[in-house]
Amino acid sequence: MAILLGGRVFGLRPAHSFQRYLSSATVINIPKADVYRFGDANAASTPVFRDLDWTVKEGESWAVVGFGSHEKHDFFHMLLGNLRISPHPPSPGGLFPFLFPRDPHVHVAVVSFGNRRRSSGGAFYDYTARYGAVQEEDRITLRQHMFPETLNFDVVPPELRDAPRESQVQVKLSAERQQLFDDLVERMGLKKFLDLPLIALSNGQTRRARILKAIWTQPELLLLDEPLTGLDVQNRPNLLNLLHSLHQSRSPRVILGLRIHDPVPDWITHVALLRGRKVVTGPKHIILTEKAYRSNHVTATTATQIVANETGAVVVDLKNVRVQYDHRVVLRDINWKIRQGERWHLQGENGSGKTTLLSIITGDHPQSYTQLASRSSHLHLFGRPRSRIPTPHLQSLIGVLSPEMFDAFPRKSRMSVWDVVGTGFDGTFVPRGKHNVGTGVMQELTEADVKWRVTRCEEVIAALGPGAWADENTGEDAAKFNDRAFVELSVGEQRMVLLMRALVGRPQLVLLDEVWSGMDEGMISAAKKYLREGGITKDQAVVIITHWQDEVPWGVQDGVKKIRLVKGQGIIL
Ligand SMILES: Nc1ncnc2c1ncn2[C@@H]1O[C@H](COP(=O)(O)OP(=O)(O)OP(=O)(O)O)[C@@H](O)[C@H]1O
Repeated sequence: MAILLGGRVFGLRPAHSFQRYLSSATVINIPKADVYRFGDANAASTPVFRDLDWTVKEGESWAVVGFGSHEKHDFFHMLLGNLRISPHPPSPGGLFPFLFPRDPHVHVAVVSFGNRRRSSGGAFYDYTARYGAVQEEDRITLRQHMFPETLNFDVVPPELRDAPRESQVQVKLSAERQQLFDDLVERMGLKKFLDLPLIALSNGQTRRARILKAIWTQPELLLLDEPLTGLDVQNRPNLLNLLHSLHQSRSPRVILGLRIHDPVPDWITHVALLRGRKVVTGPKHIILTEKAYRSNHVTATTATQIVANETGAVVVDLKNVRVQYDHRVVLRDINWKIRQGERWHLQGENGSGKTTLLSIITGDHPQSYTQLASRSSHLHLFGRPRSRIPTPHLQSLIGVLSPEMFDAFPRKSRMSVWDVVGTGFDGTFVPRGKHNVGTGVMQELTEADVKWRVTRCEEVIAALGPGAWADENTGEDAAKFNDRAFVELSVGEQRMVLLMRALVGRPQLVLLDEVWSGMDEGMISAAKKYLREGGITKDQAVVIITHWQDEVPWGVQDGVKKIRLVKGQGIIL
């Protein structure tokens, strides 16, 4: 079927005589095989996937649904040729018969959001840079960075004109490619961000841009792992519709990676369900009735704690808070009080200003410091004007886990899990003090303080460590986990450790932004349980940022409050 995208026929339309061949053609072919990591001897080692038997026919629409992100990650890496399939799918054609004799390395692309391992190396990098005035070196725009070929040579900006000739973009796009680009940009809702500095883009905007980039390179097969992660409710159907139409026109074919609790789009016809080493494949209506799927798809919402507390002390008090960059107003007149014991769900479309608002509260945003204290507006944190609280003190009062924090946290080779968790007491990024549990920010620690901190570290690691989520075979005790090198953990494990870091000091305020992405189902349910059952006390306040209602550990019955950012304003729901 041909799909009209922005008035143009998009994709290949097989000729009638060719149709029957294509409809029976095979996209992926793995007849009964075990999958190993390279270097592992077949007989002696445990396979990553056992007895995998999977065929994808042209015209079918597949989702790969994983209980854990690492299984999906391995599965997609197997398709990229990074794991050994034994026996290897038969020649000619091999793993991707439809591509034969073309090179899969050129024609199969993957974009993964569930498992991004963006290591920042040993040093901490300043993720707050984007909140300030954009520096000269950060001025590079989304278009210049990702789509330089769409810069018409006649209008190359002055700063690029002095670049060496060979690095200048001289190719003029064909009218057809230009039209395709414009259509895709429009449908991905990225038009107004193309010429903004890359650094100014929100998480959701950047993720959409990465998907656009992958489609734009015109692979034959696109593996998209967790494309809905971090996307707001409005953008999800748009993206899914676009992917559906691209898939139908085979430009490119799309295989979606989903988490177990993600809704499976209507147009998906087949599912590969990954659980540990086992992969069950088949038509959606059969696989989704599998007991293993059903039992994990339902999330428990029984009330465990009444948290509404109208009389608690006010921890955060924003009155007519405003943030703008030149003429671009991101937040206007935000009025929001957060009290002790409250649980808030902060919502808003991609780019509505949620991360910006949090950075005002954490003091990372320079405009946090300059909010005027007047009768009509102020920013009070923990009962004092923000400008009167030294930033290091503020950071010790707030526990934070966010995508920015995850990306920026230093991956020093010698930092153990214990060291990372211990930095949470003082809100620092390097281990300090006796037993690596910090030195205290405003006053020196007593022996009793140090003892409490050591006990808290042990408690949190025991409650949120592998004993709580790993299966019996791979689980390890807390003592061993303490000593593991942070940098060598999986993405999900690193996130779990950074969650421990955010909670360890029992800070008065906990800010959790997209905390579950990259975590396995077991980790998510262990962490939610811990948060609901004592991990957070009545004296602490929590703000959760997520686009998914079921990612909030507390329900309405627990007294969760909601605030939504719309057009720069905070609407309390
Ligand atoms: N330095 C800057 N200059 C101009 N605009 C900026 C700058 N930094 C951020 N913005 C804009 O501020 C808006 C809010 O960004 P923010 O990251 O707070 O959104 P968000 O609600 O957290 O989005 P998401 O759900 O995608 O994470 C975005 O539209 C972004 O383009």
